[in-house]
Amino acid sequence: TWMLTAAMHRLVWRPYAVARAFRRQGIRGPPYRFYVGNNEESKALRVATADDVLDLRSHDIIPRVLPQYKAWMASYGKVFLSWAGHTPALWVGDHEMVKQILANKAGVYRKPDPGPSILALMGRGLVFADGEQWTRHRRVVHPAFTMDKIKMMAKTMAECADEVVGTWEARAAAADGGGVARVENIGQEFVELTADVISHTAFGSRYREGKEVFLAQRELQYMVFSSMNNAGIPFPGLDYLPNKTNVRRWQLTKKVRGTLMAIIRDRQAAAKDARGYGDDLLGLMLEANAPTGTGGQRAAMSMDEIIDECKTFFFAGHETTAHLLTWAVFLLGTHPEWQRKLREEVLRECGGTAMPLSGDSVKKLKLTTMVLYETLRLYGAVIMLARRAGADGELGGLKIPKGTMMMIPLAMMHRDEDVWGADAGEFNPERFRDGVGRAAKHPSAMLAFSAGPRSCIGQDFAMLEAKATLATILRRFEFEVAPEYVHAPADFLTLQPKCGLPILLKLLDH
Ligand code: HEM
Repeated sequence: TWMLTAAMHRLVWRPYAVARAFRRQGIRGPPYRFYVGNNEESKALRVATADDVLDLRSHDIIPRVLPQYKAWMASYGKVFLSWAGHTPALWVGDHEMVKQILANKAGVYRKPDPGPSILALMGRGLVFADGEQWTRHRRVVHPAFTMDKIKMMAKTMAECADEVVGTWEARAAAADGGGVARVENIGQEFVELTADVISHTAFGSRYREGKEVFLAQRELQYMVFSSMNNAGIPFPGLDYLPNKTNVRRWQLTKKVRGTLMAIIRDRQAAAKDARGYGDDLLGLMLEANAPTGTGGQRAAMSMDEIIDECKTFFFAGHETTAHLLTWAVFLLGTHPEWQRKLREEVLRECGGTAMPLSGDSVKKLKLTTMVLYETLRLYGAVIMLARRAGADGELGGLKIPKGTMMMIPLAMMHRDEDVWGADAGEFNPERFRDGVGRAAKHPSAMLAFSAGPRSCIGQDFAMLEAKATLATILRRFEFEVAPEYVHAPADFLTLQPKCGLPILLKLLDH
């Protein structure tokens, strides 16, 4: 009886009460439908489903979700009520209200509960931590991501990029007719590259083991996404059944934990022998975590919490950056005038291929930065943020009942003509010439890395990595998008080209 009452409360009464509270305040939205399986509307709105991962079918955000969202905005305004599975969700596309949600001064808005399978993948690292746990973790992880520390990692980033770009160069040099290499899906190569970068920058000399952890994480990620419930009805017990998938999931989780624990213990031992923690992400984090003084203080984060943060580096930090690079290459491949400008800038600020790239030279690439921001605006990897009201709140005069799910549609807000101007749908990096805060009518219009206290901790890292990689490519090649490319941006938790991005690279000195 108790379980039935709890389920009824969760599935029926609470959603009903939340929806009624908004209807009473005049908030409307598209009519409720019970979304199951192939329902077209559901597929256009859901963030990722098993079907998407298995056969890459749906979620063409530009052709499908955007017109749908625009039509709803025209009917209901920038704040409306829709349904995420069995839960009513308040869609908030108003920049000022979103700024308040993300600033979260009253501490009301929390991350939605990720569920056991996502937790197995990432743990409760920064992305999913909340309250006191988040404050404590952020304090320890932050020192690893300050600009002076990250700048020192530029050399490693450039070396990893050199290795990948070097293979393209060799292929182009050996090609019949001379100088052109075709890369079938450059996005995939960027995923491998960014995985290498994060393995090196997080674990230094232990990067090989770090990479093994990463491979196990990747397998876990596919398992988690392909087992996501398509109908949106929660069956909490399924994740604990000892079936084949769950057993493999447990094995992988154990391997990830075991390997990370061995690396961390080694570092702690090295620090005791006065060899230091190391200047990679893990070392910097452990140093910030170490108890100071002689008073017997305890470390801020436990072993399990450090492991969760390492998992989070992989998960949050590599595919996102890979997609940024992929979309930047797509946009530069289709806008040759910008490609030429960027190449001139790279050669001017960083010199030719004989000059190693440094953090300082890469930081000077202003036009490249503008292009990357414009790429993030149009094709940012994260297209939607979700928050849950942990207590009753107030937002722009609207009462928000406890338990409300809130969706913040970043991709749509990045194309809002009221805020970005009539050319919001076009590629125009010039809008970022005077900085991110002045690119649009609202100072926090650019939300690709989110905003406020929970904004992306790795944004400088990602931008530096993307700049170092683009500079490495631009110094060696002219490139264009191959004619077979099909434009279908698709959201599999992160926005990527559904059919890959084939690129033709032409060696510059041929
Ligand atoms: C282009 C690349 C990237 C994009 C577009 C991106 C985007 C974002 C966004 C939108 C959030 C907020 C998520 C939310 O509030 O639900 C976020 C958070 C986060 N990102 Fe990134 N990210 C990128 C790269 C990175 C990198 C390279 C790292 C680390 C190596 C990283 C680590 C994190 C972490 C730890 C958080 C959680 C921060 C917190 O809640 O305190 N990200 N990122």
